[in-house]
Amino acid sequence: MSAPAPLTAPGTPTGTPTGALPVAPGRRSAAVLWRTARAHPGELAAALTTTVLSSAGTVALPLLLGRAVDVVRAGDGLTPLLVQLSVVAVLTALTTALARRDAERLGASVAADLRERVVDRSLRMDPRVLERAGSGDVASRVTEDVELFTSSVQLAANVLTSVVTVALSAVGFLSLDWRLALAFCAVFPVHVASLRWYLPKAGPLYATERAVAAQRSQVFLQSLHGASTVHAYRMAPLQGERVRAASRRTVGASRAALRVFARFSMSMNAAEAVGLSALLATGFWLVRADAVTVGAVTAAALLFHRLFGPLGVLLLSFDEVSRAAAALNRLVGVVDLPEDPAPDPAVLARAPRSRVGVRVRGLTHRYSDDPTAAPVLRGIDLDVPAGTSLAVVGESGAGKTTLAAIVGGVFPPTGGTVELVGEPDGEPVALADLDAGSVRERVGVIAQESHVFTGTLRDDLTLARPGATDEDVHAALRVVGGDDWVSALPDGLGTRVGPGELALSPARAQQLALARLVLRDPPVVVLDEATAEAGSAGARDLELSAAALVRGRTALVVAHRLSQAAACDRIAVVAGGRIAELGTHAELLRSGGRYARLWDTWSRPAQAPQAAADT
Ligand SMILES: Nc1ncnc2c1ncn2[C@@H]1O[C@H](COP(=O)(O)OP(=O)(O)OP(=O)(O)O)[C@@H](O)[C@H]1O
Repeated sequence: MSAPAPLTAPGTPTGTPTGALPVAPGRRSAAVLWRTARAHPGELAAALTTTVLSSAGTVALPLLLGRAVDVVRAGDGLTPLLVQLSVVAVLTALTTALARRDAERLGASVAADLRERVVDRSLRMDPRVLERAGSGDVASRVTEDVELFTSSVQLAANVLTSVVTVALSAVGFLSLDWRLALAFCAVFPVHVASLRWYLPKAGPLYATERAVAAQRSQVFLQSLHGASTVHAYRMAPLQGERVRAASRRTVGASRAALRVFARFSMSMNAAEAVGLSALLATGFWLVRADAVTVGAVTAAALLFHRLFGPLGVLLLSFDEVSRAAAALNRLVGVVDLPEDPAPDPAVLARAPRSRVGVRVRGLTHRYSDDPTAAPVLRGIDLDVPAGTSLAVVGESGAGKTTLAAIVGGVFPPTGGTVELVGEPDGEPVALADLDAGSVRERVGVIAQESHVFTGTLRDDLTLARPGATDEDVHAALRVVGGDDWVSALPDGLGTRVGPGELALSPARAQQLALARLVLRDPPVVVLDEATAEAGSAGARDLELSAAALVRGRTALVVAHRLSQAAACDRIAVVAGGRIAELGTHAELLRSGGRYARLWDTWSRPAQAPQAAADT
């Protein structure tokens, strides 16, 4: 088998690909696990109590059997001992069943809590962190890692019982004879040696296994999302090879982990042979020296035998525990992502809610962390007074989408400020000083791709304003001209949409996005290419829908169709990351610059569609 390809750039920690989400250290994960368990005090107390009782029973039975041997050898009556044995056996069986149930119940609650926190934190993740990590990394944590951790609940129950049983067995050996206890301890050097060999290898191997699995998910997701591009450019063989290479790396990582585990399992048998031999030899010697009874040695041998199971569970489950720990570390890494600091209440109180203008000063942005890289935006200053609209036009790659995303508060710029200005005499408040929720209340954004969530049209639309009535929803749809086709559907707002349900054209999906913004009713809207997706027939309708949304609001509109730009109060032409021209449609035509040339090309009837695509 060929060695797995290296996963990381030189110098990056093992199993943490560059840009991947953080992985929490084991100690931090253990603390989070314990705190989560303590949040369920009733279940935690029940699991611990039944586990201790069942382990006590497991240890008591061999001790009673040993005593039975001595009673028989002495020729005394067995009846009281048999009664005791029966009672302990029944209670042990009962508490063992209860212990398993209680531990699983606690484990399920802990896993559910953790899953909710991971999903919640993932949904509130900074888009830049998500972009750097890749949606595959997030997806594999929220699905595979949560699954792996949840399926370890049964294992956790067994491990808990085994730990307590081993501890109580040590007490049992000591109650028989300290030398028998010492002989039993002969197993430990062998176990410790094999664990010291195994553990340092297992942790990184399983972390690597989880990380390559995440990379494989990433490649799969990219292939699925870009399926049409893959098809159009006949990239299927290349993409197929990428998927195969990712799968080969995953198989390689799993095999490496399995080989190490197989050698570790063999060492366990050796430890048991050593332990039992030491115990029996010591027992013979002690009986011959009249130091202990035959019954005591029998009890010790039975106790040791009963320990095979719990010790085996503990040692063999190091394998699964290592996997579950690797998954847990990745989950806690997501949970621990730093939260946005809460905004200053005084700033929040000042943030305007109506008649809001937008002021942009010295806006600079570069996508690369390298400060010497060329910026995409270079010192943009703009004012959009309350209730007016500004169209942004320019060639492809000029920086329009970047400007719109920053003004919409999707991500912060590397330099400069975007402020909301309450008119007529409110103080400006920077978007950077507000939390995401407060920004969204004031600034609504529509990006080029409008997502339709699985569910009914009603669910999809009321996401923007939970509690909105059907009448509110129909009214919002009427504003953007979408009520006719929705009302014509047999189930109206109850129609199910999304993958596998009623398929919506991109134009209709964008109309829904526009209606959602009408429902939310923010004073500022940023529309990035809201009409670009539709074909020329649908584009005109969407243009009208967008114009209806913009009316009365402060708007920044990235316009690919110049008719949409002409309908705005002012137009900014972006070129090379700067504002090249700014004015009304009439002013810019009169000045005969870039905009006038674009308009000239665009408005020639025969070339209109091509020109639209080129702006
Ligand atoms: N996430 C990103 N990471 C790195 N570079 C980016 C990213 N997004 C955009 N760019 C680059 O920034 C520049 C400006 O892109 P932007 O999308 O803002 O331009 P645009 O004017 O909206 O173009 P278009 O009309 O084609 O959408 C381009 O060179 C683009 O390649």
